[in-house]
Amino acid sequence: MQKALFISDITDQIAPISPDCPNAVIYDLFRDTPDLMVVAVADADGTVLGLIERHTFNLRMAAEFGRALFSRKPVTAMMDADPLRVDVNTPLRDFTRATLAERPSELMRGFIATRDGKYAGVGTSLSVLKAISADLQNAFDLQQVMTDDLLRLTAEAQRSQVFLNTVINNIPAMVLVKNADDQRIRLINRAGEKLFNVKACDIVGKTSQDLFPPDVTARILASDRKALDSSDAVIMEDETFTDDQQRKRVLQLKKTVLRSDNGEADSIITLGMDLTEQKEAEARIAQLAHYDPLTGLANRALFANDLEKSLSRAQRSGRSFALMCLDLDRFKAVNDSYGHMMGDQLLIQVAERLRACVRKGDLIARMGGDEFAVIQDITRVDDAQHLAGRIVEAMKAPFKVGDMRFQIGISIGIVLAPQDGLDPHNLLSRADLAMYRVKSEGRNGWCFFRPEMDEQLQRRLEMEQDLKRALADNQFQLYFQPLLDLGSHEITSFEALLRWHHPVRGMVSPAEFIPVAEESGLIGPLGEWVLKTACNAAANWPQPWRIAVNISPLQFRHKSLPVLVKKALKASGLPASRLELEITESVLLENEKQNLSILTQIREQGVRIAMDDFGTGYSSLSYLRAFPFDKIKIDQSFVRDLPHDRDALSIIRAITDMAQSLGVRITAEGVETPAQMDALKDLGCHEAQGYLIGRPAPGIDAYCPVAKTVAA
Ligand SMILES: Nc1nc2c(ncn2[C@@H]2O[C@@H]3COP(=O)(O)O[C@H]4[C@@H](O)[C@H](n5cnc6c(=O)[nH]c(N)nc65)O[C@@H]4COP(=O)(O)O[C@H]3[C@H]2O)c(=O)[nH]1
Repeated sequence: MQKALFISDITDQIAPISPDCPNAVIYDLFRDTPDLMVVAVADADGTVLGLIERHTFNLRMAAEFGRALFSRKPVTAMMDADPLRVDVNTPLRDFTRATLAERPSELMRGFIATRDGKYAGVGTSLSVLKAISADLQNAFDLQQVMTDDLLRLTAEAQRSQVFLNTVINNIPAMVLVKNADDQRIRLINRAGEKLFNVKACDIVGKTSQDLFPPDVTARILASDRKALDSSDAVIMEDETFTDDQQRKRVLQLKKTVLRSDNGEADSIITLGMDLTEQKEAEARIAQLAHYDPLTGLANRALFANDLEKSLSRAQRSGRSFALMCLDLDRFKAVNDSYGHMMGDQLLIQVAERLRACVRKGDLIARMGGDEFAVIQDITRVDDAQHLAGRIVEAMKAPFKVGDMRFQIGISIGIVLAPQDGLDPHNLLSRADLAMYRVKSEGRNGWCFFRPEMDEQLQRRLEMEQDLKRALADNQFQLYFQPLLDLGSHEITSFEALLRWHHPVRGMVSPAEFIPVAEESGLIGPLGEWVLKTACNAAANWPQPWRIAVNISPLQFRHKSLPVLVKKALKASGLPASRLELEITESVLLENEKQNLSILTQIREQGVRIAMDDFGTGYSSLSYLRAFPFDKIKIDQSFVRDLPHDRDALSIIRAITDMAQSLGVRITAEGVETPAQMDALKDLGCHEAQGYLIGRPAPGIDAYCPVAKTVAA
């Protein structure tokens, strides 16, 4: 700002001269001080008496006789006794204005400045003009500076505005500003335009009522009100807006009110983040965390969670629920033989059928592989029974995957809570126990958990421990059972049957301990021991009888079986042609390709391969075409009903007819009576094995006479 000028700013502080000072002195003073224009005359106390102006003084002194007349006279004779007086504190503007109005002629002359009526300096019109002109120049300069500043600030403001607009428009969130009073939209950025599929120019100046339906408007206004009533930002989620493709968007809105200094609301800024993709990703993560991606069923984690909830509900309300463990039968065979893609398709279809069986509110989970579980709310035990029955029934129809059709089954173990327990882990293992019971009893069915199953499990665990010691402690022994040729009535071979002399329990049946050995992995070393011992025994027999050794499907898991066979033959010196391996069809059910290759390698050594328990499986006949078996052993369950049962007769006849056409020898197991033996002979069986011919015994010597007797 320009500073205002006062008289004090333009006066010269020249000392006044006294009234009795002669004019000659003044003359000399003016001569020696060319810039001195005026000089005041004042008393010693500062009382102003008059003013001497250079111009007038010099004119008078220069006049004819002027110097002679005035030189010696005191200055009072030459002075202007009524000079213009002005207080030093008078603003210059007022002085000039007043002087111009009242005594314009004085302006061109000198004047005396006073302070409290006493002398304070002298001034001239020139000094006034100088000051005014300097003042004008200053004002002009100031105006120029201000104009420049203004231009600079305007440019800066414009740059800031452009920058701010760029920032606002590039914020990846919606920014919408509206007036606090009339709610009209003042600004919307590009993200907002995109979100609402509008153009800023079309909505600026409008209100929510102009743009949205009444229900949406009501919600917007309510949230605005909430923001206006709050001193903080208000955050909310909104799911009512849809984008240009009518897809629902989930928005997070943050409303902040801008207020003036006096606290009055000026505008409402709404910041909107589109959380749709984030929410979808969260939902996908939750889906992955809780659902099996292949079948869409609940996964193990969600199942565990649900089980906990069902248990606490059962505890609170006493309402029962059923927990079922489901395991597919023969799924592994499909997976191994036809690949995982086929297996996956099959699992998807199984899941669909399961879904169709349960009621709303029941939970089906895929626990992994081909294992599933169900949690079912029940009012009666029958409910669980019915559901299990429905599921078993639903799995019966063949599954069609591509051009293939698969027949599989399902085994279901059921526990009831809270009756069977309240510990989730315990309940699951009990349902598993019941499920294994179904498996062991021929699969494809359901079974409720019974407390004795726990005891059986306990016994099984104990047996596993005992088995581990048994091999090292030489508790195993091989028994041999003879096989008779029905044509020649000669003993042809012996089957090696494993016996376990348990130190406490006595003789334990292989039917009891072989499954335990299989489950615990002990079947590997045990089977190897059987193979070696059987070969060693047969190598020492007085006659070239063959020895038949049972091989568990589990022994096929290791590709080394052909090597073990070779080693056993080599170590014992038994010719390969005298060794026969008995396998069951489950060997070909699991990992068919690999197992067929193992069988082929063994057969190529000259070892004979027999299919045991023929007829008990599901697809025995098809396996006869898959591998050139040397022998088929008809399961004793068919022999038992001979000679009178028509079904047994026709089954055995069908087997022998087919075997004949394939050139395979047929052995019948479990022959106990002469009538059975005769019937088998008539049906075309080549060989017989059973108590009638000889019971399994620790050595062969004892059986030779028996065999001869029968033969005779
Ligand atoms: N009721 C009746 N039964 C008869 C008759 N003749 C023979 N048996 C019994 O029938 C079973 C025949 O053996 P398997 O079917 O291979 O069935 C065998 C076989 O699957 C398995 N096993 C036995 N030893 C071994 C072995 O060393 N390794 C493997 N992996 N399994 C074995 O244990 C099963 C049972 O063996 P065992 O208890 O010795 O039972 C033997 C035998 O004692 C008869 O006339 N009437």
